Amino acid sequence: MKQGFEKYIPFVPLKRAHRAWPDKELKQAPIWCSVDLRDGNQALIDPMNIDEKLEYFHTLVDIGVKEIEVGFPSASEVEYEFCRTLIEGGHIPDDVTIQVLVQARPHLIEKTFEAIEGAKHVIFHFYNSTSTLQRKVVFHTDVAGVKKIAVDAAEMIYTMAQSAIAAGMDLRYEYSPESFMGTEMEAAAEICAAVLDALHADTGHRVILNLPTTVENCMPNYFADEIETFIELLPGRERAIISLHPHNDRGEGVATAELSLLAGAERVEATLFGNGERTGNVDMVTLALNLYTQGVDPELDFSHINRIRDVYERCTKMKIGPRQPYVGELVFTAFSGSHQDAINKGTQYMREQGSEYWEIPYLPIDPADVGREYEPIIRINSQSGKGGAAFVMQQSFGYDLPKAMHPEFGRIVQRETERMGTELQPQRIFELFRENYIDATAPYQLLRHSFEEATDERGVSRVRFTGTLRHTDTTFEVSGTGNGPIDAFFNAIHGQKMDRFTFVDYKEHAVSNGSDSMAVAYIQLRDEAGRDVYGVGVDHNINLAPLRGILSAINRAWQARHQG
Ligand SMILES: CC(=O)SCCNC(=O)CCNC(=O)[C@H](O)C(C)(C)COP(=O)(O)OP(=O)(O)OC[C@H]1O[C@@H](n2cnc3c(N)ncnc32)[C@H](O)[C@@H]1OP(=O)(O)O
Ligand SMILES: CC(C)C(=O)C(=O)O
Repeated sequence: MKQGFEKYIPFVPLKRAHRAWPDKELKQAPIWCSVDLRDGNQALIDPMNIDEKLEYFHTLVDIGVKEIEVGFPSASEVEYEFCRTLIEGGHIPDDVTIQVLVQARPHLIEKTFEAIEGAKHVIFHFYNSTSTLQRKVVFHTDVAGVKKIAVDAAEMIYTMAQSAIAAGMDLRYEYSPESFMGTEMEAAAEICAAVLDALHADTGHRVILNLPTTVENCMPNYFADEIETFIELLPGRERAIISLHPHNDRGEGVATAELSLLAGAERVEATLFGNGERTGNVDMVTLALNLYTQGVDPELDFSHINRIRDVYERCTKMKIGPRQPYVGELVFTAFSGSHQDAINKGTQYMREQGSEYWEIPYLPIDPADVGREYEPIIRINSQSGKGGAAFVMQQSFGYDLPKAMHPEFGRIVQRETERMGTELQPQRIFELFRENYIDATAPYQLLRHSFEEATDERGVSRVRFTGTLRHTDTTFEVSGTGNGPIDAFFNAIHGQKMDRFTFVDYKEHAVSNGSDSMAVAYIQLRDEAGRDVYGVGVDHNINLAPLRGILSAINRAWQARHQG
């Protein structure tokens, strides 16, 4: 960029001698209000039609949102009709309050009252901008002028509300000094106090004062200072519910909401996945799940986040990015080796220790808690390491490779990712495993075998192995005795060219493939030069799987010697 930054007016932080919010903690969920169907909707290329709004409304209800701004009924036919459809169609559960927005203008207020007729619980939300900038360029007035706009509207709304209340409506009021973040705090408190008076607010009839960052213009800590200052300056603070309505122009909407809750706010207006004007409103999902991962009940249900994402994408025609917190396609996926290693170890730790806490590095939330347990946590590309390949073998196929084998198999996988230049799917990783270990059946092959078990006069059990082996075109008989099948087999091949190895280690477990269960044996042998070689045998017979594993190791050593 060349020049130009000089033309911007920097935000001037408040001077505060003392601030309480930095020492506070978030211990409970705020009152949530969804503004998806209003602020979110007014920012779409194609605003939602009635059917889409209805589906979205029911999704919000299912999530557990109890206050839902359903639209701006005086703005258009669709907005008005949607409000009527909700009320007349009986779509609003008894414990849900609908909220409607209107400018502080008489004809629009009248139309809005018509739109809510017959509703049980309503928040009547009106606004006018109070900021220095909008006073100057939009309203051409001073603080007294914007205060008068607000108070006139409040008085009119209060008067009109009385007949609705008398008819049984539970009607509450909300006032937004729009562009609050650009308003002097003394002016904001003075205007809001006058609105509270005009609405006859008291502790039994608290009015929602909604303090928006209509356009986010400062760092979250500065805004939290504004909230704390405003609350101190507001006469009769206990008559108000302090609400936030953060936007995200600087990408700090979530932080702004969190710090401002510390500063004394009690309610947050937000949208799913942060849809809304320009860069969006603050994201309700992120705010709620941030609380959840700090051990606080968010009082919203995101246990099927993918379903919610589908509704969102269908109704808004917006796409959720792969890195979007908690919901993006890639947010639970590790491609890089050290992350995979730690996830693998964390998973193993949790399995072995049965820890009651979530203690897996690089995963701030259990994917199962948002219904994403069936998606791959670890995906393999050229940035991946041995732990990743082992994790895929375990998670996708049930093969629990011994740790000593991880480096060798990791190298095999790494070579393939480099050759392909792309991500390897789990199936390809299994194929590499099969090609390299299970299918290492040449040159030595076991054609026939039998085991006999006998107990000697001292009661010691001995196993005798007899079998036929093939080496390319030659077949030969072998037999031997040992204290178990592996020992007997090793003794049987003693004296053959295959006996240049010592037995180092062995591990066996069952793998089930649907109704079929197989034994898999991992064998570690050491050759005369001290090099370790691994083999894997798979068979229905648990005595045979290790023998196949031994032959796999011997064949792999032979292949390495003869084929390089
Ligand atoms: C920050 C926010 O998101 S606020 C919500 C914004 N959402 C929307 O605007 C969506 C729905 N709005 C609409 O459809 C239209 O704006 C309507 C139907 C509400 C009003 O339409 P119109 O009257 O034709 O136009 P418009 O909104 O431009 O009105 C501008 C006039 O209202 C005044 N005005 C704007 N907002 C307010 C307000 N909140 N309170 C009082 N007066 C206001 C302006 O100063 C201007 O006055 P002027 O004519 O004397 O210059
Ligand atoms: C109406 C108000 C709350 C608004 O949408 C905003 O300031 O962003």
